[in-house]
Amino acid sequence: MAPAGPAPGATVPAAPLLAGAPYAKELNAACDAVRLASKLCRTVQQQLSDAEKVDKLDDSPVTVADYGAQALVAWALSRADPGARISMVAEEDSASLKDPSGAAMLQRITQLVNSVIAEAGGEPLTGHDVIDLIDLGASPGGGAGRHWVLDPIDGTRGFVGMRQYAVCLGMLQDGDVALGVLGCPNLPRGTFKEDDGGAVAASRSGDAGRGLLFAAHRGHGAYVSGLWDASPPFTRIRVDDVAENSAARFMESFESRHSDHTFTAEVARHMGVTLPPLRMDSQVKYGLLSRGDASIFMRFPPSSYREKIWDHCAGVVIVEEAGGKVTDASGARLDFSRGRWLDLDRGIIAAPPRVHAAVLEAVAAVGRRRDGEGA
Ligand SMILES: Nc1ncnc2c1ncn2[C@@H]1O[C@H](COP(=O)(O)O)[C@@H](OP(=O)(O)O)[C@H]1O
Ligand SMILES: [Mg+2]
Ligand SMILES: [Mg+2]
Ligand SMILES: [Mg+2]
Repeated sequence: MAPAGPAPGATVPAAPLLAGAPYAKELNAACDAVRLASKLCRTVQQQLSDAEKVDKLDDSPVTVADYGAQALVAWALSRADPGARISMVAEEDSASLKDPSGAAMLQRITQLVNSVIAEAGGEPLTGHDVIDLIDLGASPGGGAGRHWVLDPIDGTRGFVGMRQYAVCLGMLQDGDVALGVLGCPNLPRGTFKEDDGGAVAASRSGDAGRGLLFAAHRGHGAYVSGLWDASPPFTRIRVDDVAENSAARFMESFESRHSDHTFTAEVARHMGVTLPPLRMDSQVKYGLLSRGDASIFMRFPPSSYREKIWDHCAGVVIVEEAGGKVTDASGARLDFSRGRWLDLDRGIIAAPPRVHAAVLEAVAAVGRRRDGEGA
C-alpha cells in the first residue's frame, strides 16, 4: 500500500514537515538536531588534523567531529523535549575523553560544540556536560518504548578521507523504526554523478549545490531538502524500480574491508547489471537509492562482522517509505528490536521491489555456485 501524503516529486511547504502526523514533533526535532551536527562536521572536515582523530580498539577511526556531533544531537533532542528522559543508542562513548590523555581533545570538542550552540541561541556547555551528553548514547535499546538511534558520523573513514559521510538519526518506537533522518553534507543536490563519491567531494563541501537532508516518517513517506537552511521546503521522493536489470546501477561500500566487492561483482554479473558499481561511504547510499539515483545497494561484510543498528536504522525507514525493500540475504526484514546489534543472515540488500527480488535470487544462485565450487 502506498503511504499517505503528497505524490512523489511534490514539494511540501517549509517546516514543520508533516504537521499532524503522529511523530511530527519528534521528526522536526530530529531534522533540527541533524542540521546542527552536520554544521559541526562540515567545519571540522575542512580542517581536520592528526591530533583530532584517534583509532578505536577495533582499528576504526573516531574524530572530534564524531564526539561533537553525538553531543550536539543529544543536546538538541533534550532541548526539544525538556523534562523527558531520553533513551539513545549511539555509537560513541566518552571513555577515552575521561582519561587524562583525552583532556585536550575534550577541550577542542567542547569548543566546537559551543560554537554551534551559540549560533542556535543556547547556553555554553562545560566539558562535563559534553561527556554526559555523549554518554546518553549508552542505552541498550530493545523492543519496548522509544529509543533514539544515532550514528553521529557514519563513514568516518570517508570523512577523514575527504569523501562522503552522513549524520544518521533514527527513532525506534516499540521495536519498529518510526522515523529516520540523514544529513549528507557532501552530496550534490542535483542528480548524482560518478565522481561525486570520490576524493573530490569534500573539496566542494559547503558549495551552495551540496548538502542534502533525507527524512522519513513511517506511513507518511520519504522526503528530501537542502541541509543548510533552517526550514527549507521538502520534496517527496521515490525509488526507481527500473524495468530491466541492465539499466540498474548498484552501490556498495567504498571500503572493500566493509563489504566483499568480488561477491557483489559476481551477483551483478549474474543479474545482467552492466554499469560499474558506485562505491561510497556511509548511509548516503540509502539516501541515493530512495531518490532514484541508483537502484541497488548491497553489503556483504566478513562473516565474523556483527552489524550495529545505528549503521542502518535511519536509512532503512527512508528506503521503505520511498517504496523500496530492505532485507538480509535470506529475504527477512531487519529487526531493530533486539538491542544494539542486528542479527542477520549474511548481508544486506536494499532495492525497489522488482529489482530486490532479482538481487535476492542472484545472491542465492551465486552463493550456491560458490558452495559447489568449495565442496
Ligand atoms: N570490518 C567491517 N565490516 C563491515 N562493516 C564495518 C567494518 N568495520 C567497520 N564497519 C562499519 O561500516 C560502517 C561504514 O559503512 P560503509 O562501508 O557503508 O561506509 C562503519 O560506520 P562508522 O564509520 O560509523 O564507524 C562501521 O560501523
Ligand atoms: Mg565508527
Ligand atoms: Mg556507522
Ligand atoms: Mg560512526
